[in-house]
Amino acid sequence: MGLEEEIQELEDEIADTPYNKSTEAHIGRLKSKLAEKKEKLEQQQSGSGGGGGYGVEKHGDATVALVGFPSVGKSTLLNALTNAESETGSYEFTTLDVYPGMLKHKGANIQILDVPGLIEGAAGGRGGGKEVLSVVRTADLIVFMVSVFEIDQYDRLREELYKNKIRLDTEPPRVNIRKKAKDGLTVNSSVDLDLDEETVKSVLREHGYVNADVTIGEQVDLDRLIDGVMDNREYVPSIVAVNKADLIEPDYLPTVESELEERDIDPEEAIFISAEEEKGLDGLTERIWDELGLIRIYMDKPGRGVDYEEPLILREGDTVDDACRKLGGSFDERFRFARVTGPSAKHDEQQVGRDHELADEDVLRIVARK
Ligand SMILES: Nc1nc2c(ncn2[C@@H]2O[C@H](COP(=O)(O)OP(=O)(O)OP(=O)(O)O)[C@@H](O)[C@H]2O)c(=O)[nH]1
Repeated sequence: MGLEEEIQELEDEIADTPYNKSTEAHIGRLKSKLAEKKEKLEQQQSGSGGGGGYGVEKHGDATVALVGFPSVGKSTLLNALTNAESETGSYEFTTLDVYPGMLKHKGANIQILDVPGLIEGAAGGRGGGKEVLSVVRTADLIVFMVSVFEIDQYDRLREELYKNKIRLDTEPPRVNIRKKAKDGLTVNSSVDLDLDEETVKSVLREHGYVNADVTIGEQVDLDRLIDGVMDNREYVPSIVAVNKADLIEPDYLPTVESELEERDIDPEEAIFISAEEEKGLDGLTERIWDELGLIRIYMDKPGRGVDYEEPLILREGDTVDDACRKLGGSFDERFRFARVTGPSAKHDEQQVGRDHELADEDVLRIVARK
């Protein structure tokens, strides 16, 4: 029996087995087997197709993947938001069906990738689908683009990404596995787990663990437990842009809103745009900025004053140390202390060390050894 048939059999058996306490461990084993076999199949497929990193280079301060069905208006949006047309040629995406553009906002360079081949090619690795997915996996944010008349496409898009190990709008599961030399499997949990200990152990055994301490820090179901054990899923935030809003009459809007609500998308959170008429694009850009969690740091350079034009772009939570690293050069070794003025500082010119957490629109001066 080939791998594909084995996968099909496992999927059938999982679908046919009712889920309850007495079948839980069994289903856990089946799902684990399934996950391992899918992994193997994928390795075989990428092995024959060259595989590897596909040479997709990240440019700019952050990367956003634009994901949607054909003809929803992705390229129209990309052209409206970015300098795509003028710079397309300078990127190394030759064999890939991916079109990059650079969105400049608040001094940051945000790379936007139009990945048109996702739906046509992705299932089962046909054409460039797998390669396109590897691009989506490395994005910092996914923008789902649907048209006002086809909100249901959202389901297919999410499903396609899920199948390809992309987990949306969620943090990695708090499952920690520490291998040891002997004494079998031990399960520790800081919450009162719904899953039986025996189920957790059978899942682990199925993934090849014989001796290990497992710590679980949240209420996980089987799928999330397996995600935690497999440890090769990408966790990416997403937003929804509803395009062609220019085409709807006001009395159709409630229909669109209820279609969104059916899919757990708050209509207030979805961004209605018209790529063609360039409406709603400022709102979309602002949301992209917020979701990426970028912050602007204005560097105060000795003798040159504060540079408000080209801020250093960092992430929320980043520290002075991260700033030094991004600045490059020899700042790292020569660092003595820094002075910060702005939202993260207690007072102007506060003297801080490397571990000081910066905030949007801080002014930072690094004092370095000669
Ligand atoms: N009315 C209206 N038409 C739009 C809008 N955005 C795009 N279109 C039209 O929809 C069609 C498809 O737009 P594209 O930008 O080529 O769509 P795409 O998603 O890039 O499609 P593929 O290239 O097939 O992947 C074009 O005829 C656009 O002019 C919009 O906001 N409103």
